[in-house]
Amino acid sequence: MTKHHFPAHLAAKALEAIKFTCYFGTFVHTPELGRLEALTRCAVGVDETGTIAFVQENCQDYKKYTLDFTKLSQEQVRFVDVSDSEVKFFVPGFIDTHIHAPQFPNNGIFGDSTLMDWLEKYTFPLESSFKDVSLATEIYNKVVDRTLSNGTTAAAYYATIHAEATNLLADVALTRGQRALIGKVCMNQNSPDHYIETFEESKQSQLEVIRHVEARDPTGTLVSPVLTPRFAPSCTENLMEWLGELRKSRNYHCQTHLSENKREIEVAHELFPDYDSYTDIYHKSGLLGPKTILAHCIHLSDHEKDLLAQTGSGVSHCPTSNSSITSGEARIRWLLNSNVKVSLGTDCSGGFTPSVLQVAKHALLVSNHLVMKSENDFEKLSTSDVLYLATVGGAEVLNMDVKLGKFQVGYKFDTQLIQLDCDNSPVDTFAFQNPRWGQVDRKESIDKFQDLIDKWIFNGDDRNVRQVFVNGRSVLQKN
Ligand SMILES: Nc1nc2[nH]cnc2c(=O)[nH]1
Ligand SMILES: [Zn+2]
Repeated sequence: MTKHHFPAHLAAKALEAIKFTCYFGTFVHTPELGRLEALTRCAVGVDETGTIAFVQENCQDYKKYTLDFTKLSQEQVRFVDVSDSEVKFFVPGFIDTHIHAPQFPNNGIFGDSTLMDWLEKYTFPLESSFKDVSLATEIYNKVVDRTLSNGTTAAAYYATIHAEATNLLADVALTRGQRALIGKVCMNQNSPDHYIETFEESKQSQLEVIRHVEARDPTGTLVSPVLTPRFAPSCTENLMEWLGELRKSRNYHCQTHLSENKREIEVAHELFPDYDSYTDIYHKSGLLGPKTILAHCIHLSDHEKDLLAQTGSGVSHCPTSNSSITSGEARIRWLLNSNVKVSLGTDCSGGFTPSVLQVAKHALLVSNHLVMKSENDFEKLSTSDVLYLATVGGAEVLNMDVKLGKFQVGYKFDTQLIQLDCDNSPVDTFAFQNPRWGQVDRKESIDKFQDLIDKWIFNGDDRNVRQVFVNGRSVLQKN
């Protein structure tokens, strides 16, 4: 039988026989804050569960190494060699810890508004339209498409108050193979008549979404629910306390907004005068913990920052959004220095881009603005710092840092393959800038490679993302 007459059912059988994949090439990650590591001529073995079984740097014969390691036959192993180019490398998938899926059509539309009027004018009317499930189907498919295409392998999504559309977002993420936290927004006060729920409705739809998501993915391999009180101004005390109890009862993830805008903070104080601070409202309601994600955290006091560290709560830094709707500059180094976990969020559509790479660049630039204002350069973030926030930081904030964010044995293969010289690349590469691994002094190669990574962070975009893997599975490939 000639090769191209190989029947489809036999081809499928051959694929079924694959039990292990070995990727060979350059792998780049940030095992610690500020430290970029390039693993070259590296073989990374991935088993059937999508877990990394070995990371072998400077591997002379990756095929032999894999076969010896696995004791499998040639037919049971797939080999993927990307070592043909010096400007092609694997990076851990990006983790977007704050994105509003229904707001996607409004990316770039915010006029001169700031948070509170932006919510009323642009956001609530759009979110309210998600009672229409066909609209939700169109937009949620687009969101998952776009985020995957930008290398986002895991996202903490806000949906809307509607259970049916929220369930659909879980289905779309699962079908497309993206790792996702799915948040039904809970809001029962200070919201427009067309977009509000009662305490009872909020509870019922929250429980319905949990049932749906857990039935679809009982082991929580890819999707799981995240409790999502929108923010204190739009939730009553009893709703937040009920969510707090629910969170503790099953150790659920939780997400909300905190200290984004000065007027928002005043409103929170006016509505909840008996609490010590905005952060204290969430703390006393039982919403803080190691699986809680707090977006923004710009105007915190020292005491509030310490409360985040003590409870193990994580921050989603959203510099694109904070610059767009004029919220302020979060002091990231100040948070990190107090052992608060920090990650990055696109916050579409407060932010205008679904690309975590763009947000990483904005995080760096905003940190430079803090330096210019304070004449104190400790706030400055490097490219390695922001790459850490986009990967390992995200894993920490999702409380998944024992399985996501790095190339390490026991970690999940959630990865993007980056190519700087692909067709139509926004990054111009020049041979003289290539690292020339093995041909020149290693220190010189590493310095040149760091420069390439910097070029990628500042000039790259989704065109450079050639393939995306989640849990070891290829979920997107561009030709
Ligand atoms: N950026 C942002 N902040 C909020 N605070 C309450 N709701 C929102 C929202 O949708 N986006
Ligand atoms: Zn937000």
